[in-house]
Amino acid sequence: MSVRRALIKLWSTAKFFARPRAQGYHAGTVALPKHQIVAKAFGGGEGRPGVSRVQQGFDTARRIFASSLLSRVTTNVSSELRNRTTRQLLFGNSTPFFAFVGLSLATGSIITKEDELEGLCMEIRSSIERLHMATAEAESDLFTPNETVGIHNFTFGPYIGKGANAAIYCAKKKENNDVPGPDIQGHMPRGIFPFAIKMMFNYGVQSNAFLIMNKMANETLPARMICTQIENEEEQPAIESIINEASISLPPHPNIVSMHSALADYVPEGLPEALSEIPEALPVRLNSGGFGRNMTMFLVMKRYDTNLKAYLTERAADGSNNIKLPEMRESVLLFTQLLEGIAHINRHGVAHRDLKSDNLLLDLSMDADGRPEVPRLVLTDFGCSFHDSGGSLLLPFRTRHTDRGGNPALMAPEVINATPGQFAVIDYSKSDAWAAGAIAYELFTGRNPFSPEPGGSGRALLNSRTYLEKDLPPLPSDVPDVVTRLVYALLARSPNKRPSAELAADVLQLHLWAPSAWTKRVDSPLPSSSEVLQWLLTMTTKVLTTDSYGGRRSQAEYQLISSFLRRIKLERIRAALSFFQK
Ligand SMILES: Nc1ncnc2c1ncn2[C@@H]1O[C@H](COP(=O)(O)OP(=O)(O)OP(=O)(O)O)[C@@H](O)[C@H]1O
Repeated sequence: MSVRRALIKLWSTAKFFARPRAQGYHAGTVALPKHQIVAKAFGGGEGRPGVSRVQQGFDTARRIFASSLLSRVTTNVSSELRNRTTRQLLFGNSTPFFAFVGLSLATGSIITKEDELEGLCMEIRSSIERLHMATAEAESDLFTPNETVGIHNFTFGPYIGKGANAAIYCAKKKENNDVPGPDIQGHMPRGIFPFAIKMMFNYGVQSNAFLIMNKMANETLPARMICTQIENEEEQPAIESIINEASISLPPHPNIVSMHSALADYVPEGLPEALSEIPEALPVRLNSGGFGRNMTMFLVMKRYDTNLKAYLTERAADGSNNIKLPEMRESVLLFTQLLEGIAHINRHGVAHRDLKSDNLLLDLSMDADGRPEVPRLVLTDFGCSFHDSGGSLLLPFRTRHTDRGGNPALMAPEVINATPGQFAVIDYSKSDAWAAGAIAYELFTGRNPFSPEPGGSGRALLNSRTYLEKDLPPLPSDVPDVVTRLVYALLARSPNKRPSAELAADVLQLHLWAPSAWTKRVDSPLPSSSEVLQWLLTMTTKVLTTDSYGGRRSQAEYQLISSFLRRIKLERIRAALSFFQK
């Protein structure tokens, strides 16, 4: 039997399982706990025939939100209006609901006690959470039941690019009538190749699926499903428990790369442009001069249109690269999405540690009139990330061999200046927030002051190890005052003086959507809790009653609002409001 046939045999008899996010997974049975929650909300996972699962998620979220809200409103709102409101929340047009919210608030009938206000915030959070889960559920149906999962399920399309650790290809799920072999070249629209597959370069880890998974576990953090191969059944419980320990759950989020699955498999033959672009990463079987191992990890992601670095760059006729800045509002929206993504990962005990504009992918889309909408921004490339099950994001730093993360030029001062010692730790709790402050410069001026100048002297304007806050370059005068102050605050040298990503995201969300009277920098009194709640209710209603976010704003804007509502807390909103008063 040839080696290749032997490998194929081994593969076809192999079993697969996924880590806890897809517990008990056997070839093709997608069963994620977080999706089971959604299934419950749909009524036992059966769903209603003819109604999409996302739509059902919307309906459920609306119904729950409506009933919890209505149960809290005193009876001085007519029952007829109440019934109409419930109908509208469930079936569409939200105008009567606004009338209802307005009327009930005007008559002071909405609860005002502090604990009940927090309770209502909790209900808003859980309604929006259901909505997110419904969307994530719809995105995850990649494999059909009883399908044997492997890289053979995909057709590779054009080569997208490479970094230091991986090559990225367009890809699509193989259809039964597809011609076998990755032989398609040229630039293909996303409709044909909706996925991007990241093939990691594996030079050092032997061709064993479990060892590869273990070594490259960080890359898989956002994956909704992890598939690995085991060769005999007795090994399964041990392997599962090791993967369970090593893995943490990073739930899907609109500002985190959508990663369908991660799988270890053999490097396939005939990858487009492999011999010219990544010859050294290929195994000897495919290139006699290659250094790669036969097997590696593949990450199956949604395919995005570009990254932020490329988006901010325009190719001039003479071949040079010019800076192309977006409109101010778009830059603020991109900055807010970046902070929402960071807030999400930090809240789940993950520090990215390698945030830079080429690790931020963008989804570009057009509105109904063919005008470009605000792009959706996602964080990607978790290869350098650090995750801490305790959630404190403190890394013991006993020796200088401890890996500090990504590019030293872009490390926060507390990371680059940390010194090892018996009880020393590196504090990553706000290092991604610092990186967001540096990236904000790129959004508003086209240049990150801590990045080495491209093509020029190779030196950066500022050194994160030694800079002084007063040396931070001024931002253009048209950047809103609160955004300028926030960028400076994020770049404070001391993490104790720096806002968390969550607080910074709250400040920007208030700047974008709150009544302007609250966010003027004057000594006016802060809004009362019930005023804040009135506003939150209106926003929640708008998100829940705007089917599939198809309203006046772009999808990215609705997603931003719902990310905010998904994690709101009254006390944090008060803290964010006080930032405007400083
Ligand atoms: N899902 C995707 N859709 C479209 N393009 C992508 C996708 N993922 C990555 N890319 C492109 O490929 C490039 C390299 O990807 P990535 O940064 O993940 O590789 P890497 O080898 O880990 O990079 P680094 O050198 O920063 O470690 C990205 O900058 C991006 O432009």
